[in-house]
Amino acid sequence: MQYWEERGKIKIAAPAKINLFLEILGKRPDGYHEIETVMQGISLYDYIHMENRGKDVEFTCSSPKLTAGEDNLVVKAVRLFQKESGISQGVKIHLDKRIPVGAGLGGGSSDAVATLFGLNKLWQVGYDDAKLSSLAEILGSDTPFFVFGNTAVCRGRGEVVTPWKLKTPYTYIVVYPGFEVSTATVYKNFRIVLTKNLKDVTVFLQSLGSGNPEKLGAYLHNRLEEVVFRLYPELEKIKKTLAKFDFCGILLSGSGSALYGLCREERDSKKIEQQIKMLGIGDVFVVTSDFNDNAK
Ligand SMILES: C[C@](O)(CO)[C@H](O)COP(=O)(O)OP(=O)(O)OC[C@H]1O[C@@H](n2ccc(N)nc2=O)[C@H](O)[C@@H]1O
Ligand SMILES: Nc1ncnc2c1ncn2[C@@H]1O[C@H](COP(=O)(O)OP(=O)(O)OP(=O)(O)O)[C@@H](O)[C@H]1O
Repeated sequence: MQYWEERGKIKIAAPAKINLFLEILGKRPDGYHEIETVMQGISLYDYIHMENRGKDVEFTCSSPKLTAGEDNLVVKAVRLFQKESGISQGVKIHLDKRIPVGAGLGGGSSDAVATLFGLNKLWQVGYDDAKLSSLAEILGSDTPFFVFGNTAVCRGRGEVVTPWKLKTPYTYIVVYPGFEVSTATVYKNFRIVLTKNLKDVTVFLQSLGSGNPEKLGAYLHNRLEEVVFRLYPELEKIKKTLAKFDFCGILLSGSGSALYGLCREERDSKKIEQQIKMLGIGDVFVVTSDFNDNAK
């Protein structure tokens, strides 16, 4: 994760993710679904500001959609880190929320990991990535991905992360339709019988590695799309609207509600962004998978 340290204060950029590929292999006895997914970190960030402060946890959040209480994933991460490290010191944290909530963009998970990461620096604990990942998975299924970021194949319930080297960056346009979708509801409504003709992640990775948006577009896949479109037909309508633009592929991210289009050319993205904005179908973000982009 990118971070900046100045006079005892730390600022961390917590990136969003999109799912480029998501297959469901089965339902497990513990109620979770066994998945195989390729997650891509993107250049859309929440910002977490933290500094040492007294004995209490002081937390504020810019978004009126979220509470700043114990149920916020940032506070949950602080409590977990305090318990594990045995450090009961206080901290002041502000979350500058930019990633849409309940959008399948992993914002809450990323905030949780950014908090673990920041406390590790602030309190000079020295946990390595493996340790941070083992803490992260207590807070969610998508969370360990954000310890490694960039591009990764994630298996199990999502917590078994294999980083993957992406050589050529792609540009995407993310559309948030203005309402949340609950991940739990989507998985609950997913019928395992729908899982036939399982897609092969190795074939997908070849298309991702080609550096050719045309090829990648043909292999984008999200097994949850069908059930989400059944529950929210308006999202399928938005996908059809987006199909009128010059994208190489369009897909729902995770359990939704956000959709993204894969751009053919980076240079056309701003023009398409403006055209989509004019339709008033939601918030629109041009993002890239290039992590050399400075998030500051
Ligand atoms: C849809 C994805 O975003 C794709 O990356 C993830 O699979 C969701 O991961 P997440 O948000 O971290 O999920 P969690 O917060 O752990 O779980 C939310 C809810 O989704 C269900 N869930 C989650 C992950 C999974 N592999 N199978 C599930 O059935 C859980 O039963 C839980 O009720
Ligand atoms: N810091 C946070 N940012 C976003 N959501 C949070 C946060 N803390 C708690 N939450 C709760 O987590 C839920 C999921 O939020 P998030 O934006 O992570 O959605 P998502 O990307 O669809 O992830 P998930 O797949 O985990 O549901 C929200 O409805 C919210 O109530």
